[in-house]
Amino acid sequence: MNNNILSISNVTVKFGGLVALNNFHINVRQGGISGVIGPNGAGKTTVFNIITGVYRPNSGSVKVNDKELIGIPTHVIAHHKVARTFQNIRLFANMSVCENIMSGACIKREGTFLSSLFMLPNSYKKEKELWKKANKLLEFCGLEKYKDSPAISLPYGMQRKLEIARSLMTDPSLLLLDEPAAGMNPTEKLALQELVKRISEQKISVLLIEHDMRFVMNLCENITVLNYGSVIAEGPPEIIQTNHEVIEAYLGSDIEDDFNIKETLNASR
Ligand SMILES: Nc1ncnc2c1ncn2[C@@H]1O[C@H](COP(=O)(O)OP(=O)(O)OP(=O)(O)O)[C@@H](O)[C@H]1O
Repeated sequence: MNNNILSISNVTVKFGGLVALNNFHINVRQGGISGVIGPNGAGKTTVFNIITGVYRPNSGSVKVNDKELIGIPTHVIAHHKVARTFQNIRLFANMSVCENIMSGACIKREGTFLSSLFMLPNSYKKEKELWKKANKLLEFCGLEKYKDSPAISLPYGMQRKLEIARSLMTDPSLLLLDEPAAGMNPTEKLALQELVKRISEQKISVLLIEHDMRFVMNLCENITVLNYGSVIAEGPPEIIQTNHEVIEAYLGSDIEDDFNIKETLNASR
């Protein structure tokens, strides 16, 4: 058993003639926070999709806790303590914040359909435990005051936090965050940064995709940079910030999203 919760090696993913990932590799340390960055279309979300079984790679290996995940269906992978959030928020809009968090526990519900339907003692006890846990997560994520509000009524930044709270209901060992800071203002980003740190302090490893370079550089101990599906750099923030190929990859991009990245990279030179 090594020290890595996630080990991906030699992964290639092709969509027809397009190579979305080319011989991709990454290791994430137990309890560590790592990041995947790269211009739009570089292959970042594809990385999450191969970890969670949405796509099956053409070749390579994806191991979580030394267990090979390739070929395992998505719902089974969730039982391997891998949880994720999405680039586009996916909440139950009209359900309350607390109910949304509870919905994350569906894979943890035990017992039969009938025991749930008639709320038999075991089922009632389990349900009560889950409510207790959801309330703890509300507090942990700073969402208490929204507890009974419909998810749709929350400010955007809080909806992103709610997605994280819901994913924590599954007790993950590895949490995948897809652009968690997107659409947040600077204050919300700082609060999210603190939350991600506190999550990793609970011995939950985090792998995040993010366009906000300041956010990534502040949080991640290790960063993998993708460009056109290939890893062009990897290492700690101070190495990445000064890597010539990384700067070229971003400066070569016209996408407005990358504007902040250019500024940050220029400032660090
Ligand atoms: N299901 C699919 N079918 C065909 N092409 C796909 C599919 N999924 C992704 N791609 C292509 O693979 C490449 C990598 O996509 P991916 O979504 O992983 O990029 P990304 O780095 O996450 O981009 P962004 O920052 O814009 O979210 C893109 O060219 C994309 O169009």
